[in-house]
Amino acid sequence: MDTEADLFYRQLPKVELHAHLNGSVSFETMETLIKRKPHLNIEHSMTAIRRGQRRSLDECFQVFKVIHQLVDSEEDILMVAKAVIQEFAADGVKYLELRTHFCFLLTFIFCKQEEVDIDVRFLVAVDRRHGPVVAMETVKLAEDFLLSSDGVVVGLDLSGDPTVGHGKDLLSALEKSKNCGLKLALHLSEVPSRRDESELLLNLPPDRIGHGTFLHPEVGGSDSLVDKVCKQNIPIGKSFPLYFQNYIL
Ligand SMILES: CC(C)=CCNc1ncnc2c1ncn2[C@@H]1O[C@H](COP(=O)(O)O)[C@@H](O)[C@H]1O
Repeated sequence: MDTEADLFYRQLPKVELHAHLNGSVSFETMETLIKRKPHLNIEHSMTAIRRGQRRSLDECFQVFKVIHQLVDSEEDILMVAKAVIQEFAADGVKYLELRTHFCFLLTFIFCKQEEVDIDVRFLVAVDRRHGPVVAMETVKLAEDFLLSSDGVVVGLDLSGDPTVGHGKDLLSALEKSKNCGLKLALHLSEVPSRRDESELLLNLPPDRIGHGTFLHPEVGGSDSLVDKVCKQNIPIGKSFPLYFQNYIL
């Protein structure tokens, strides 16, 4: 049963600036997807991290792999996109930025949500695991979308397993993206061993940081990283509240 506080917070108009499409699939939508593909033998527990449950980073990315198996056709993608948008709208979100990998995106641009009261924009996601060539191709496509989507595509997201590859190999793609006017939202410092990579990425600089969990020297980052974030006033999405109180989105 919803409490009065639940209702109040639901009705409060909100903006959501850090949602990955396939990271926002609800239990109900997942159930439909699982039923559609019984041959995959996927159970709910393989597609979600319950509140309070602890999982390693690796296990989290395994979950995304399972979700990608369930969402692999145009029909699935459309169904998921519509459901996610409607659920955010029902939760009182008035402005939503959804990130997703390029192959998923084409369809969305044409699926305007006329019946719901929400303004939806997209960030085209570069998955680190696919390397520099795919990153550059993705940026070129994102640039086309930026020019042709009438403001629906607003930026580029760098995400994926933070232990895979090195940001230095993606720098030219990210620089190109910035130069053509796409806003840059970069996942960085999600693991402690990425100090030099974070230095490079912060020099771009990004318009937003995803997580930035290990930027601070107390958790393996450095003063120089913290300085770069603060001096360049870069907002951080879902980070360590203790260190970056004024920068969290
Ligand atoms: C739970 C967890 C480890 C959290 C957050 N940190 C993340 N860091 C980097 N990439 C991410 C994160 N969460 C989601 N993603 C990316 O978003 C994708 C899912 O959305 P989509 O398939 O692009 O539509 C995942 O495959 C992954 O590449």
